[in-house]
Amino acid sequence: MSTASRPYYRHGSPLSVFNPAQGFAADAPMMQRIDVGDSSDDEIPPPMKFSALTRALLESEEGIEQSSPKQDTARDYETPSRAPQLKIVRNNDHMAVRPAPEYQRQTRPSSRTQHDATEDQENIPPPTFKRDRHHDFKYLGKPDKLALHVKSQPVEETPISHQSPRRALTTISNNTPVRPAPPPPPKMSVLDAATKTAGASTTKSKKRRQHILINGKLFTQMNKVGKGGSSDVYCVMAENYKLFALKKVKLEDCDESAMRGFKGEIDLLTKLADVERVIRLFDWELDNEKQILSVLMEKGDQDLNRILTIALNGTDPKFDPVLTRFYWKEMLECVQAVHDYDIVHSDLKPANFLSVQGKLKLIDFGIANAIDIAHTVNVHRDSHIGTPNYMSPESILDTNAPTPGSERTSNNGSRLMKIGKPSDVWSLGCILYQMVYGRPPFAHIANQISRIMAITNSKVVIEFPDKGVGGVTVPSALKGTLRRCLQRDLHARPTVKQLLSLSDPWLYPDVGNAVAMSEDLLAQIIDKVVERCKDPKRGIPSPDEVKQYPASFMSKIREMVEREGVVG
Ligand SMILES: Nc1ncnc2c1ncn2[C@@H]1O[C@H](COP(=O)(O)OP(=O)(O)OP(=O)(O)O)[C@@H](O)[C@H]1O
Repeated sequence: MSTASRPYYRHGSPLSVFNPAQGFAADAPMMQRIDVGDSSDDEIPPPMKFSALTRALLESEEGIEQSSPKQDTARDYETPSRAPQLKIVRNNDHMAVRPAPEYQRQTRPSSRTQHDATEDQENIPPPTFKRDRHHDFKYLGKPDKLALHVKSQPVEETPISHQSPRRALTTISNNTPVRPAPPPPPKMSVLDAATKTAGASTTKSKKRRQHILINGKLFTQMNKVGKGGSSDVYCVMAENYKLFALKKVKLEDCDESAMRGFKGEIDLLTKLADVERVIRLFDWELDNEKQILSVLMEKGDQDLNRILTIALNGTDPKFDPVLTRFYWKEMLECVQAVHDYDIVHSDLKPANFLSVQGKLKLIDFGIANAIDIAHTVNVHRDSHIGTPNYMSPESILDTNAPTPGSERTSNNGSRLMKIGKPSDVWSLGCILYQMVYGRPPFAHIANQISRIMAITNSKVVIEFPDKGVGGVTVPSALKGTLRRCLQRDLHARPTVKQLLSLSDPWLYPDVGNAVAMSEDLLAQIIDKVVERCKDPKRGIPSPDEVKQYPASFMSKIREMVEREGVVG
């Protein structure tokens, strides 16, 4: 047999993975165990089909000649090269079995730069799937009839015994990286262990949802949304997932006057159920046993007190005329809605205006009441009166001067006040003042008694500075509105209707004939008139001419505003 002849393998043949340059030892165990019969291994092609003659020749050691391995170390290890020729000799004829290219496997170059892209880390199959073909074949075994017995250089035997039984596929768990076990939980004291809640089911009892029945309807109590002097207000969810506000009033500590107030509130809210600017009452229930009054209402987003607190306590608070005008109009709309029903709220303060989807609505009619024919009402004030910041002088005077046996004291001794719609206007003026100057008009007086005295004392002058919060100039129309609302003479105050009218210069500065006038512009107008009078040719203007001056100047000013956007 010629040593010059080389083995010749079909492309993709399991035999082709062996480097013929290394040669084959006829008795090498590796070669004897080649198995091509297991189709479950995806990269193993089906066994070669040989004719009977070829098989006979293959089984005969004499039938195969192998060419001497070519010493071609310069070739790139991945360069496709023509497979060594396996020649089958028969009757001195050389029959070539199909020539096939083979990827010659050589020692990998040590230099990284010589690597082909396919050798990049990302292209290398993950360790689980990486396998050594030599080993695979060994495990699977090779049918004897296909064993090649080629006299060649011996190859190193793999340390894995070919006698070892075929291994089952490894479990997934064996493929996951081994992580160190988590540290044991810290040791607890006996008391901790006894009192600690465990597991997901042990939610803190505080957060446990409470279910409430109101007149047979089930609600889930959510978070608390507000707190009043005598009540807590919660967000509750109905079975249809709609949200409501539930005001829970504890009645156990309430006196008769307070009870009357709560009853009055429910009566008024029922009466005003269709008034859009009043928070809607849906239902109420009195639990005599627990002494709790539950009032189910439309739910608001946040009250005006919170809105103002955020606006006035930010990093760089500034009086904002646009925002102020918006909320001023919203408040007027609310109060007008109840005044239309001849109801005086009598406890107007930022916390009692609730923003509901961008619109303000009135809440807390605890001391509100319907007024009588004399346009005033006896209002019961109990000990729950909080800050006097927004209270009108007339309400304080009456509250402060209860003389036993006087007609202004109720039978049970609670304080009575005769107040009317102007009292609400004073309170509105106080809220507007707070939006402009950052505090209600008398809030700077720390002592509560001194403050109350100042409100009622007409000699204490209320200041209206030119600059509001953040040094922003206060429009004079706004100052005019403030002055008119905060008059101690209740009869001199404007009505809410007047404050809302289109002729109000603060609410509607651009409506009608009004134009903003700067000092500079006024000086220009006076100059023009003086120049005209000085003109010797034209002489002093006639009375008819003077009559036309206002209309003429006004139209020129409007033109100027339209053209330049400013006056002056
Ligand atoms: N319907 C509602 N939706 C959302 N929040 C509300 C609602 N009603 C009241 N609140 C919140 O709860 C707070 C207290 O409510 P309310 O003024 O009605 O209680 P009160 O006990 O009558 O208070 P006060 O002591 O001022 O009379 C409100 O300032 C508001 O923030």
